[in-house]
Amino acid sequence: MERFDCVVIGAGPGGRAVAPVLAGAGWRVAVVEAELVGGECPYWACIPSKTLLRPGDLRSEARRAPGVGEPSLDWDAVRDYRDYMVSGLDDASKAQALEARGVVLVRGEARVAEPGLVVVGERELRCREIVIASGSRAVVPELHGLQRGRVWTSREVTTLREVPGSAIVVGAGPVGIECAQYLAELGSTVTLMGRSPRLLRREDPEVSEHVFDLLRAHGVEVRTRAAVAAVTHDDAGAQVRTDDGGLHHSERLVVATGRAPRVEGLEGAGVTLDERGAIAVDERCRAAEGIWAVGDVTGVAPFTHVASYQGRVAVANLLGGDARADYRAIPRVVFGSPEVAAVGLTAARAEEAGIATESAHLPLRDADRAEIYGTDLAGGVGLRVDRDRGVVVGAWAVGPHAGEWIHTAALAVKAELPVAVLRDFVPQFPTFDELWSQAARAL
Ligand SMILES: Cc1cc2nc3c(=O)[nH]c(=O)nc-3n(C[C@H](O)[C@H](O)[C@H](O)COP(=O)(O)OP(=O)(O)OC[C@H]3O[C@@H](n4cnc5c(N)ncnc54)[C@H](O)[C@@H]3O)c2cc1C
Ligand SMILES: NC(=O)c1ccc[n+]([C@@H]2O[C@H](COP(=O)([O-])OP(=O)(O)OC[C@H]3O[C@@H](n4cnc5c(N)ncnc54)[C@H](O)[C@@H]3O)[C@@H](O)[C@H]2O)c1
Repeated sequence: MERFDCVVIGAGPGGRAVAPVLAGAGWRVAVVEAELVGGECPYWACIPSKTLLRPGDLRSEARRAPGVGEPSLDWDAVRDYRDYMVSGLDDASKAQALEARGVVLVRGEARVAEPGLVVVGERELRCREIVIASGSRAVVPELHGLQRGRVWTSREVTTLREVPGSAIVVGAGPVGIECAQYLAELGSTVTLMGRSPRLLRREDPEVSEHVFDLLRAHGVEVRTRAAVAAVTHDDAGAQVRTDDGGLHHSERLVVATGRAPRVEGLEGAGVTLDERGAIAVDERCRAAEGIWAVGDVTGVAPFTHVASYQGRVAVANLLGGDARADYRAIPRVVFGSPEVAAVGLTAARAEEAGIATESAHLPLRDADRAEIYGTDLAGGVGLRVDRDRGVVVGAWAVGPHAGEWIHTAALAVKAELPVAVLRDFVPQFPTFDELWSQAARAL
């Protein structure tokens, strides 16, 4: 029996935001990791996908810039750089960094036997507090004929060794959209299928339209309202039948139909699971007496920045503070080319919450910066204001580096900035950020 003040389950972005800080505060801390220290993000998610998107992004910018032309693309070099960025799927340096900060790393699958007791193989770890940061995994739908081993999920499509000649991507969320774009830019013939009437269905409809256009501009064939009914595998690839009777064939089938929290073996913690199987937490990230949960496993918002934030909130509370998570201004970026970013309330969310809002929408070309990038730059912004309080409550932006300049709007949402302040704000000319004050004036 080994004794700790805290055992953290999972060494992804959530667990890594907790364990070293508690150890630094003098706690005896263990982290249990079943796979790689670092979790999903550095090896099979954020980092490889953004690295694989970068060449296509550059190429489309170059194509548009007058006088520049089409750069070549060398897949072997792109792949080598991706391999470098994912550290060759080797977690030695991240493991060392954890241990150097005083954390005991336990390799293996953790099981919570009861609150205060975590079991890993033969080892029993007794502790006062448990932090569950076990993340999520890709969901593969049970479709007639679909064989799990023969389809790609986000793990295979981010670690691909060769670019398939053709690919069908099922699922029109962030994972499907990002990989459809980079596969197409790397030379694959790509069809993206989503069962909803629009792409990125949780965002405002204007955002979905921009995403549709951007994917088409990258040569992706987009099919909405296309629910996959059955799949057949053969030597040449996969044949997909949609419920409208359509038949589609491709060398690779990529499944990007969402993620499920990883909660197997954690039943002994006595936590409550919500309707999606995620661990229910309060605003302090507490799940039950002596049990905390952070990151994707909470189902709040599956992003690395949210996992780290919840980790910081949990740590502050574990160390005797009273921190409460505020999710109103979490940026949501899809790293297409151009980038698609949003924050705060959409029209639908505002209506659900009973908040009367009004919004202004501007095309990107209203910023002089846009024309410098080329005459046909697609994109735009939307700014949403609470009509009664006159403060900014939501925004979206589609354009080059929108994932950077969305933060102006995100800060406005976080600070409940009066729209009058944004109207009077003077941004640098010529920048995309000018669009926010223009939108405020349009309101
Ligand atoms: C393709 C893709 C691209 C993405 N891109 C972005 C992006 O650009 N930006 C962004 O913010 N987010 C992105 N995300 C989401 C991001 O990867 C996750 O939100 C983030 O990794 C969640 O961190 P986490 O610590 O909660 O979980 P994870 O990263 O999943 O880590 C959990 C860890 O816990 C371990 N574990 C689970 N169960 C046990 C157990 N019983 N015992 C021991 N160990 C266990 C796992 O092995 C894993 O290492 C992307 C996701 C995908 C799939
Ligand atoms: N840039 C980023 O920050 C980034 C990138 C990738 C992923 N992520 C995170 O990971 C999470 C998961 O992303 P995701 O794209 O896997 O999931 P998602 O839940 O966002 O989207 C899945 C899509 O698949 C569709 N779908 C589900 N079952 C289907 C079926 N049988 N046939 C056809 N379509 C089907 C859904 O309607 C939905 O549109 C995201 O919510 C996001 O927070 C973030």
